[in-house]
Amino acid sequence: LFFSDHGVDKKFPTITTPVPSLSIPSAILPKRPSWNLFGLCYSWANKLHMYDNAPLKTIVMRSWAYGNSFIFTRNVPVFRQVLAVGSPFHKPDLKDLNFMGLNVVTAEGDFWKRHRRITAPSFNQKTYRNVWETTASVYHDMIKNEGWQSVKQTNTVKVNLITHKLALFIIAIVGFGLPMRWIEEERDSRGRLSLQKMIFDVSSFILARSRVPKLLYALGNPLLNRINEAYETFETFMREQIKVREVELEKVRSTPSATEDDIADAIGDVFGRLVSARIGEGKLSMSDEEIIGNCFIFVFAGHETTANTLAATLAMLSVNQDVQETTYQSIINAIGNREPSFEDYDALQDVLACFYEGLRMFPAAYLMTRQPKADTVLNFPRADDPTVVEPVHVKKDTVIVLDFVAMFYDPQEFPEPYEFKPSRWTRGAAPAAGSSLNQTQADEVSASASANALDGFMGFSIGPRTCLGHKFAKIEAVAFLTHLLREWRVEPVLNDGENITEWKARVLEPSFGITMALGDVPLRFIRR
Ligand code: HEM
Repeated sequence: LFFSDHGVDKKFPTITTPVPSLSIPSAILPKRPSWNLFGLCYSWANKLHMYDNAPLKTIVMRSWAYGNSFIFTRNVPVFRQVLAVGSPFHKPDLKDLNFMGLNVVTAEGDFWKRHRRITAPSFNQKTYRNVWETTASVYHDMIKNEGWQSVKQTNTVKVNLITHKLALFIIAIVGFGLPMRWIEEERDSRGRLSLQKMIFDVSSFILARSRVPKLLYALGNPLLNRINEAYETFETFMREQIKVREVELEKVRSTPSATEDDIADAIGDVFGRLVSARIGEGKLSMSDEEIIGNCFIFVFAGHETTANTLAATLAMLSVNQDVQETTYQSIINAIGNREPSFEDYDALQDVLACFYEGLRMFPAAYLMTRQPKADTVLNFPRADDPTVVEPVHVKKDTVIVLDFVAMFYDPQEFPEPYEFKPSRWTRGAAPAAGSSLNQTQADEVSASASANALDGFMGFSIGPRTCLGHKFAKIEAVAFLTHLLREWRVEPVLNDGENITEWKARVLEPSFGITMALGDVPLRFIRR
């Protein structure tokens, strides 16, 4: 049925699973390798051999129970065609992320253009400086509150908890100007939910909030009450803040002596810029719902992704002491012993390369789906000879899955894919023979191109729908890792009798939901 209905080319080998690999049953059923059930990310467990018999680095995944088939590909030139400007492929319906208001992640077509046009200017040089300075300040706050100021080495630290807190704080402070404190009571003296708790719960229960029918909230279930309280507090808070900001901004704008700088200062954060755009553009801009929808989506898009990548990077540095030492030396060479500053970002490309390599090995966005609006043709270079290109017809609405995990572990693109090698991303690194990542892309990693370049790196996607927060994430990561690594050496905390290989197998096994996530990553920090 699939082949007759969808006309997918028989050049692709087929893998059959009991239920569609991208489906709710697949997410909730226990993993059963003997039944070919591997959860939402089939590629993670099978990345070594999944594409072995796929001459076009592409396969069809079908289910024997029900549902449509998907085309899974790790073919880099195909990623480029699908994600290019003017491509006929569009995002599938992402209603699950729309419930707080339409936003730049879920919008399509003209709606997306309007959202991107209004939100993109929020990610500017002023914001990036703010990201750096806020990250530095949160780092110092963390050291103080975790009691690390005078210790030679820390106890076991679940580093994922720290990176989650950090990433959420940076979004909350830089995005919305919320005052966050490292340690804060869950409720204030009047019983109101703290900002920290509110924003943590909003970020943690996105799927539950979007899926659980409103009626069920009346049943008094403690977890649902908690989710409801967090979301209602968030929405009320945001609506109040829109009004407060509007009044503030109107006041500055109507002051005759106000300069552009005064207005920019009054705008302050990402949220202020959205409100300011509304004042400037009126109806052409966003409604309250859309401003809230976008703020919410920044929390979603920028929190788990950055936090997990930072945890993965630190985990990989801890088990690759030689790389950690080289990175430390490169920090000292770049800035000596002084406090790092935003101006140092360009000189810290080795630190950025560690973050890229962490993201390559543990891609937070582990796959992306796209569908063509009309029948189309994709050109697939062959794996054995990329100069030979095979055109394949793809019918309207066929789901194509851009398989980031398999692409990042493709030995043709990344030789020794299981090795943590940040040097792949540093200036002048030659691409592997037969790789589709050409020299220009490898060179683009150079820090001098860092302001807006994507460094030939696909973990933030490419093309017009490239991640809006990629530089936000990179600056946060470089600032945090630089502060941390120059003061501390990081090592894994092993169980009794455990070796590094066993630790990696135990700790670095991610779970897959909307993003790829690591569980507890036990590390120890030793003062340098
Ligand atoms: C390591 C961190 C991050 C990773 C790996 C990442 C990855 C991605 C990817 C792959 C996409 C494309 C999704 C698609 O088109 O289906 C995307 C889009 C997006 N990301 Fe990120 N992201 C990260 C951090 C951030 C941060 C910090 C923010 C905001 C503060 C952010 C905001 C966005 C937005 C708004 C979009 C939608 C852009 C559009 O469709 O026009 N991301 N991200």
